[in-house]
Amino acid sequence: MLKLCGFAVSNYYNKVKFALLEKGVPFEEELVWADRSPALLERSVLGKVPFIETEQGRLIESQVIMDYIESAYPEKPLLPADSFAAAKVRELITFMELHLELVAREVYGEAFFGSKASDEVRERTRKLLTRNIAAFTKLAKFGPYIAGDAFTMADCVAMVHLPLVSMATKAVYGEDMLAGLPVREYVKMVSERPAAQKVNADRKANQEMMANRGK
Ligand SMILES: N[C@@H](CCC(=O)N[C@@H](CS)C(=O)NCC(=O)O)C(=O)O
Repeated sequence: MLKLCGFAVSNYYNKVKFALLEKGVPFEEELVWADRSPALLERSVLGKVPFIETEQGRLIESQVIMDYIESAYPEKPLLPADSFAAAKVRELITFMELHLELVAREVYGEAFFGSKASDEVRERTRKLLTRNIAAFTKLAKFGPYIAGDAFTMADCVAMVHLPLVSMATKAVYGEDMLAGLPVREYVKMVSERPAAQKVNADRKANQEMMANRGK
């Protein structure tokens, strides 16, 4: 059986878990902290999570894993059958990851882990996010799903990344930089799905476990 490895506070882990649950793919989970230990580096070359273990071997990089799952388990597709429509969904995913999540990640240390970003990093991140969020506003549909009227793989991604961008910018800049978009309503709607409820419940439990680690 496919094994998903990582920890449930990770947004990248949760995006894959959300897709597996939505598709009804049987899987097991192994709790692996991203500790860069030699044991982890043996399984995930950069010491990052998630990674999956299949009968054919391991895979790293959440979007590669998503694509593998989609092609290995075509039932309950999370991408439209039409090639162009599927590419538009992937376009949104790439945009959210490269131009929103990865940019905002620069200030996660300050937002969530008590460290301090330099003025330079804060300013550069703010500038980039301002530009990128304006562009995202033109791409995202919220109709009601992020890519249009159907739930897709892009919702598995938006659901885990957008709240973090909101929370991080609120914490660091005193304003939720996504506030001009209907992110709250959207997240509330998607959170009602049983798969999302499981992802969120497990995330909360893992958050507590993380807080108690090393105590
Ligand atoms: N591009 C990677 C990003 C994964 C990632 O950054 N995971 C974080 C947890 S959310 C991690 O493992 N961080 C530990 C580290 O970077 O050392 C993917 O899509 O899988």
